[in-house]
Amino acid sequence: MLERMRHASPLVQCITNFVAMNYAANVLLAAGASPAMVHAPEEAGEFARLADALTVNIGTLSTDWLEGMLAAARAANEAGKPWVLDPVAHFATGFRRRAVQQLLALQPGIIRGNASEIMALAGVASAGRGVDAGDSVQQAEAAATRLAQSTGAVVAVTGAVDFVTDGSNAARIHGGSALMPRVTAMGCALTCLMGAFAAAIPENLFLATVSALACFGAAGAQAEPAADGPGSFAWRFVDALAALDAAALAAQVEQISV
Ligand SMILES: Nc1ncnc2c1ncn2[C@@H]1O[C@H](COP(=O)(O)OP(=O)(O)O)[C@@H](O)[C@H]1O
Ligand SMILES: Cc1ncsc1CCOP(=O)(O)O
Ligand SMILES: [Mg+2]
Repeated sequence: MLERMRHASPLVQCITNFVAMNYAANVLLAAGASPAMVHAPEEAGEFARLADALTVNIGTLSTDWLEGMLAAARAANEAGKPWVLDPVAHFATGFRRRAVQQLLALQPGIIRGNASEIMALAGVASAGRGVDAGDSVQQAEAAATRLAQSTGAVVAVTGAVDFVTDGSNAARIHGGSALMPRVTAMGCALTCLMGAFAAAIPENLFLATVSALACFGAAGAQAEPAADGPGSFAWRFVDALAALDAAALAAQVEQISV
């Protein structure tokens, strides 16, 4: 799947936050995709028609940006392009809660969040307060399965061991590094990479999601040993993604039953 994605070099429209824009674009370029950070309401819908996939992340939301997100998601649906939702800290304020409901109504193909975000989206009490998780992936697995069944989306919960399900298939993805949650925008960049795989494998969004998670698991594990801390890990991770050997990825994935 990695080779297929690299060969396709998909154009991915990433509506992500101010914090993540630069790092996420570098992650996509390193992995072999072509990112474009296009969010203005005047053009987001038009661009979504020509891009191969769309990712929407509400990390630094404003009224203008939300308008662009909704226009892009509608256009992606009309054009038959897959889109991915990253509901960053959606539980924190009324503005975010309303925004995420509007976006969910447009039926994203993939939803990716940390454990607290996914639990809250499924209506379960969570310990999340801001953008970082306060719950473990294990605590979120049942909520993720229910969310996948009620929305029809593939749902990915990230953390020490990731969990992904489409409601009937499920997998856990191992690897990564404890330094990853200490680098901002890692999760946001991963969401953008899911868009690249969704563009390359639109007929199987579960496999696309697993592939993106496996890339992060493998690259994280490879980047960690030589890193002096979160700073050097961040750039070593980008190098590891660029050097990733597709043959190494399957070892990260454990197929499980739901
Ligand atoms: N403790 C950990 N050990 C290994 N990998 C981790 C750990 N925490 C997060 N990751 C990895 O970091 C990436 C981002 O996940 P996460 O930190 O949950 O997202 P977010 O930034 O949205 O909170 C994922 O690839 C995940 O597997
Ligand atoms: C710090 C911060 N504040 C608003 S969005 C954002 C980035 C969050 O990135 P991630 O969820 O990938 O850690
Ligand atoms: Mg994070």
